[in-house]
Amino acid sequence: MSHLASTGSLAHETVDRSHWRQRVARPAPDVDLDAAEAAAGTMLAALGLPVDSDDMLETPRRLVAAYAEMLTVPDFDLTTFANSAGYDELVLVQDIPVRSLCEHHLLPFVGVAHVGYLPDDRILGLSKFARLVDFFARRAQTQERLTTQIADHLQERLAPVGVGVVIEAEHSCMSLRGARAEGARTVTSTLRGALREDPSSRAEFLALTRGGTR
Ligand SMILES: Nc1nc2c(ncn2[C@@H]2O[C@H](COP(=O)(O)OP(=O)(O)OP(=O)(O)O)[C@@H](O)[C@H]2O)c(=O)[nH]1
Ligand SMILES: [Zn+2]
Repeated sequence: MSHLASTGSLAHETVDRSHWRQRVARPAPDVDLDAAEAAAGTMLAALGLPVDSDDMLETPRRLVAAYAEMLTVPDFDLTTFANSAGYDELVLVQDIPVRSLCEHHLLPFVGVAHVGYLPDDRILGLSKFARLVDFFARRAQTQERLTTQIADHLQERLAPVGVGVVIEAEHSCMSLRGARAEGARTVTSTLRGALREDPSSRAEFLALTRGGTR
């Protein structure tokens, strides 16, 4: 049964659950999707939503599947290569998509990351920048912690001369509700090694990442 065919007027009991569970790639052992679905149904009912109606019968399941998907940390191993060319200038990947959930409201914050380093003996495969960002983003986060974790992981595993991470993001908890500051962007940066200590390296990195590519 397709996922779409399982919605609408079909009885709850007839839904094939294996499909959506497969989409939640290897949830952590302490994830209990059944308990989460029951709790989501209770919460939505308590908020006055008609969760027993045909149209919303599947909503607790979808809500839980959506959160489980956004909170499932992907497999990731930061493979590195020998710096055989002896490249010693900045490597910078800009505008890496960031999708995370703020730990205060569990609402999305969305934006871009700029991740760079000054190589020493090892270099990084380019796809690993985006994988590294996603690895730390798919958790309940603050933007500050996310920025620091990415920089510290690179510093530990790659042992480069310097590391810099800038994240620019819009927090929906601040734009769709609450302060309703739509369009406000939060910028965070973590610099390590020469990108923090050496004024010209620091200036080069910050000039290249200021305002991203927009
Ligand atoms: N420093 C930081 N704050 C965040 C982040 N994401 C959300 N917040 C803030 O977390 C704070 C939580 O504040 P509280 O006063 O406890 O919650 P609240 O009553 O919902 O606050 P308002 O959003 O002002 O309505 C808010 O100011 C959010 O803007 C983040 O990544 N970093
Ligand atoms: Zn929030």
